[in-house]
Amino acid sequence: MKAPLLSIENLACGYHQQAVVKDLSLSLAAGEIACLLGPSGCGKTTTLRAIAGLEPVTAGSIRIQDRLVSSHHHQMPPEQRGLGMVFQEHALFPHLTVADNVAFGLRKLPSNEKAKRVRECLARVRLDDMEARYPHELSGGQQQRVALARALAPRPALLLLDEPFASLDLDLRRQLAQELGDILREENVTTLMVTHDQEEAFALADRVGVMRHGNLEQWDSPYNIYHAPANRFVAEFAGYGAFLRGKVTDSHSVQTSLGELTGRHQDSLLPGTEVDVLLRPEDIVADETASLALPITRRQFTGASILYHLRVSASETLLCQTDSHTNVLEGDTLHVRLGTKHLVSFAVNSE
Ligand SMILES: Nc1ncnc2c1ncn2[C@@H]1O[C@H](COP(=O)(O)OP(=O)(O)OP(=O)(O)O)[C@@H](O)[C@H]1O
Repeated sequence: MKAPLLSIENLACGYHQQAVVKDLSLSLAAGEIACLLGPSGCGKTTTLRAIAGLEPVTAGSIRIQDRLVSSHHHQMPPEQRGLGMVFQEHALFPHLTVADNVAFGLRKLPSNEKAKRVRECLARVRLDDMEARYPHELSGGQQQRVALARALAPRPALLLLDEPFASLDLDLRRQLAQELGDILREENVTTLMVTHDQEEAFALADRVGVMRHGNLEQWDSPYNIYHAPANRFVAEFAGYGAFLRGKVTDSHSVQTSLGELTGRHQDSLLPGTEVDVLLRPEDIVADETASLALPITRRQFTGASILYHLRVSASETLLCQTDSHTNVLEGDTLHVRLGTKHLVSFAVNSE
C-alpha cells in the first residue's frame, strides 16, 4: 500500500507542561483534502502548528512523505518540511506587490519560470489583473487569495490552512470556500484545514476530523461523520439533529413514544437497552396525510428551506426540514412521519 502523505501517530503536545493535544493519530493520502472541526480551544490550531514545526512534540510522531519531521527527540525546522501555510492572521508583506508576495517562495527558480508560476497562481485565484497592486490596495477577500496563491506557488507537499476566511463576512466566506475546493483540486495539493464551519468542512473535505479536548473523536468521510457518528458528541457537533428516547426491540428496531423506528443499527445493542436515537431533520418528513401532528415551537426560515422545531414532550424536541413553501406557522402543528433509513442510537448515559 502507498505510504500516506501525512501520517501522525499518537501525537501529544501542549504548552507549559499542559497537554493540549492527546494521543492523536491520523493519516492523509496524497491529493486529499481534510478539515479539522471542533469547539473553540479543543486543539485544532495546536495540531496544525505541530505539523508545521512551530510547536514541539512531547510524544508520538509526525511524518510527511514518509520522512520523520517531528517526534520527542527530533524536530525538523519548518522551512525544511515542504509546507505551504495560510494562517488566520497571515499578513502579506506590505511593502511588496502582489506579484512579489507570490514570488516570495520561488527565489530559487530562474526568473522566467518564476514569473510564469506567479501568473499561473494569480490566475488560479482569479487575481491576474492585480499583480502590481500592494496589499493595502486589496479587499480582505483578495488579500486572502494572494496569501493562498503565495502558499501554493512553491507546490508544497502539504498545505495547512487555519481558518483562512475567518475574518470575512459569511457570503464571501462561502464563496471563497467553494472556490478553494476547485483551486485545491486543480493544484492537486494535499490539504489539512482548520475551520469552525461544519458546512464548509462537509462541502470541501474528503475527510473530516472532529476534535474535543485535544482528542480526535472521529476521522472519517463527511458522510460517515454525519450518518455514522462515532459517539454522541460527534453526532451533536456535526449537523443538526435531536435525540428521541427509546428501547431496543431487536437488531432492526427501537420502540419510541412516536412508534417503532426501523433500520439497521450502527452498533450491536442488546434488546431491552434504553437508547437515545439520533434523528436528523431529514429523518422527519412533513406529510399532510400523516396522522402524527406535532406542535411547532420554533420556525427558522433560511430561504431555501425551513427548519421546524417540533415538541414531542417536555424534554424532547425534533427537527424537521422542509422546502420553504411549507407555510405552517409557530404555534400550529405539523403533520410528519418518521423516515429513518438507518438507526444511530447510543445507550443512555453513554459518552
Ligand atoms: N501559546 C500558547 N500558550 C499557552 N496556551 C495556549 C497557547 N496557544 C493555545 N493555547 C491553549 O491551548 C488550547 C488549544 O488551543 P488551540 O488554539 O489549539 O485551539 P483551537 O481548537 O484552534 O481553538 P479555536 O477554534 O478557538 O481557534 C487552548 O486552551 C488555548 O488556550
